[in-house]
Amino acid sequence: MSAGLAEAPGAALAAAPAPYLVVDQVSKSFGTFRALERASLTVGAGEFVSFLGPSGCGKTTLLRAIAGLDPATSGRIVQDGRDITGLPPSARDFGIVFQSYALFPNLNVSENIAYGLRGKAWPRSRRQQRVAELLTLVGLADQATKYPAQLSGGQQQRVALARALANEPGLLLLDEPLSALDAIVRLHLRQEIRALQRRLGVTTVMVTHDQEEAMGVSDRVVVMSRGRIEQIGTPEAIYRHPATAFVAGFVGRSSHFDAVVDATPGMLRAEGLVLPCPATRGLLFGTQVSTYIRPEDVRLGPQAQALPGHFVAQVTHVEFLGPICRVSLEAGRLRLEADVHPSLVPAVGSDVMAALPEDRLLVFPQDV
Ligand SMILES: Nc1ncnc2c1ncn2[C@@H]1O[C@H](COP(=O)(O)OP(=O)(O)OP(=O)(O)O)[C@@H](O)[C@H]1O
Repeated sequence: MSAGLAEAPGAALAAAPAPYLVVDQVSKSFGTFRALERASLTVGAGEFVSFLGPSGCGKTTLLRAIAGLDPATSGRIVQDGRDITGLPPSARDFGIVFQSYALFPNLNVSENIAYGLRGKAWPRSRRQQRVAELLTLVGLADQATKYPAQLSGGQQQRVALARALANEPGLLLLDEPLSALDAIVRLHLRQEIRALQRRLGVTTVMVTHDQEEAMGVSDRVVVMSRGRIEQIGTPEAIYRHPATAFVAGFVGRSSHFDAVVDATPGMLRAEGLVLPCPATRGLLFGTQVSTYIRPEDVRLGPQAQALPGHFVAQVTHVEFLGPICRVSLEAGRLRLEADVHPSLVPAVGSDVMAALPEDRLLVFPQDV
């Protein structure tokens, strides 16, 4: 699917940055296995884009094709107007950070960062100055003479980041840079990386399987599944207007049920219920659809009663999640989750009125 086709409504940026990286119909095979199928996308200058998807969907393969570490089998990659498809990594203009820090254990922090300046015929004083700048940039000015084993995981990853940025690359590639870190360090460092990226204006591509991470820091997210790009869009567009059933189910929390387009236009039939759903207009009567609804969109109690198509559901379980409670419901064979304020939680076992607001139902015709 091309980037253009995959772009959700409302995803276009008001002032889209000039294209810096163009990935055009890139495929990658390992033997007979197709790891990447005609992936196309454009990353704007200074943009932060994340590749998000389940394990094995091809995120790292695409990142490595961009770096030239695992060259594409077919397709074209253009960076800053230069066709880099056939170039070895050393002739490309990127810095990369891996999940596993990949620091030299026998070099101290300064020496590890200075390694990123290899190939530059700089006098010693200029090199030292640049290393000092980079140390300050990543907040490690006071750790310069320590060795990797004497640093925390978060600090090691900052060293790796400084090393990747040493040569002022046009493109920063981040391959699961935070996944080896514990939750608090991860959150902190992701915000730091984003702030640093904004300050430097460096075009950045990050691979992650953590959707909160992708949604939290990215200008746009590329959702992938089984070697294909499913959707490219802003975090909000991906969440609110998923282009495919896969994206609706993978990104964010949702309840899913199968339904059929009713004979009455704009209505949906599911598990004995008839639900208003304008999104089905234009679909043939009898079309099988996969339907998704977010827990924060499900209405309960008086709010539900005010909506057309409300129905009775039984509360089967309640989970306390701090600011909200997640209520599990059953209406016949229909299973739903609804987020409610903790002060409004119905009792487990009780019957409540429920409704699915018609403009919040996400419907996707099923393949026949
Ligand atoms: N060198 C290789 N040889 C054979 N198969 C490979 C090779 N590298 C990756 N693959 C396969 O290609 C598919 C995509 O792998 P890739 O590492 O890109 O996935 P991913 O989305 O990054 O997953 P993860 O989040 O688990 O790292 C997987 O099925 C993987 O087994």
